[in-house]
Amino acid sequence: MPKLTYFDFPASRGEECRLALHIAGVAFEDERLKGDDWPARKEQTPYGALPTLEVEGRGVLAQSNAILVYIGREHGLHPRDNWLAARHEELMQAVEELRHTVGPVLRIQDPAEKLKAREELAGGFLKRWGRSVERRLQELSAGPFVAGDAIHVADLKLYLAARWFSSGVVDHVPRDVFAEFPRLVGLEQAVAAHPKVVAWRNR
Ligand SMILES: N[C@@H](CCC(=O)N[C@@H](CS)C(=O)NCC(=O)O)C(=O)O
Repeated sequence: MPKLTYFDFPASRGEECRLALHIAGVAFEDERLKGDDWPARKEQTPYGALPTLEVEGRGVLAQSNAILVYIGREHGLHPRDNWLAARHEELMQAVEELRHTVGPVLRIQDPAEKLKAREELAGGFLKRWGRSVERRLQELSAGPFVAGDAIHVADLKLYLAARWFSSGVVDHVPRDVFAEFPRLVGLEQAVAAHPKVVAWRNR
């Protein structure tokens, strides 16, 4: 049985991989590390970070996008056509850029600096990011998913990115920061309503 190792967060890079395995119908060991366990395990991972996916007889795979593409290719959740696959991977990489930009802003502690940085993030980077993703989604299909009617691993990554803000956990960034981007909003809603995603949430 494959083993997906991540922290016990209900979001982000590990959650999208767990969701992909669940949607694919793969029975997997869902290893969730506690903060205290991490320092000892960190050096054993390929890049000192999680998630990792251990596959019997193959080894350990790191990097969330590589894990998602592998699961997607194995289980029909990633396009077979090389061009379309690359277009999906482009969107997945855009989510990684978003995470790398937002992460440092969320770590700012000083209240005044934090407020300023988050307001700038909401009005600047996030609007540009949303506009770009919206345009690329419109080019690819009429929705609701990236590829139209069928869910793919890229959808899971975009869903968690949009949900990061719409869930309200990032204060000083409006929950509706992406409201002007109907394809992105529609994608988030469609993934949230997907029966297997609902089942995963309610498990
Ligand atoms: N590029 C990597 C980034 C992995 C990453 O930064 N993971 C974070 C959790 S989301 C982590 O392991 N943080 C703990 C640490 O760096 O010590 C990926 O996409 O998987």
